[in-house]
Amino acid sequence: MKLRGLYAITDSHLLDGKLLKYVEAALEGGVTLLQYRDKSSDEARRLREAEALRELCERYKTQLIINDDAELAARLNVGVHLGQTDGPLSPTRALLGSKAIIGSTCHAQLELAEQAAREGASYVAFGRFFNSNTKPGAPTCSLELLDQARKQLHLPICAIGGITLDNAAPLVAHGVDLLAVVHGLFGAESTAEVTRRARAFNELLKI
Ligand SMILES: Cc1ncc(COP(=O)(O)OP(=O)(O)O)c(N)n1
Ligand SMILES: Cc1nc(C(=O)O)sc1CCOP(=O)(O)O
Ligand SMILES: [Mg+2]
Repeated sequence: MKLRGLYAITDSHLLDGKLLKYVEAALEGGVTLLQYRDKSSDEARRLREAEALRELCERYKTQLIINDDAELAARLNVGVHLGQTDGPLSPTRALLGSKAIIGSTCHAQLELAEQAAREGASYVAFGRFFNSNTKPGAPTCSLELLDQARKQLHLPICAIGGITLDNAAPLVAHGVDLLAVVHGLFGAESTAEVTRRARAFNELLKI
């Protein structure tokens, strides 16, 4: 499967009380990957919400990715996204199997991306590119790094951090395959606006 398009990421605060409604609106507009990102330790809620999202994703033929939690991903038979402190990649690949989508945070470091590729990552994520409401303290990354990454890597490249419809085009021009977005997608006043934004992101990637 070609990993290219909008990568929608949920946020438990931003989507409080409207998670499924807003996610479905995004799916209507087209989402290649949907990441369930809930940094709380409420395991019961995480399981309940992840199961509901898996059902929605199945209906829209979208791949669900769980942030941080390989055990939950294994339980639901979906993909996982791992940061540099979220556990090693190779055992996670062994746990989830060869077909699972596994993403790796590489910040602005090509060496991390090359290591992730060797250890079986399905895509590598670089960021943050812009000011982020969701994660203001994340380390920054430049467009030049993307040029180097495009030359050296043979994996889909994901960009994250403060991406909006107004600033995403240069990322695509510098070789990004996946635009990972929280606020620039879900920080909308209505479900109709979420769907419109999702369509417009896909238009930028011309899928
Ligand atoms: C697609 C994507 N890229 C990067 C991240 C960040 O992962 P991480 O560094 O582990 O930080 P948290 O999201 O866990 O706070 C991501 N989640 N998704
Ligand atoms: C979860 C996350 N990781 C980042 C990184 O750079 O690794 S930036 C980020 C937040 C993305 O949300 P928004 O689209 O609202 O900025
Ligand atoms: Mg993480």
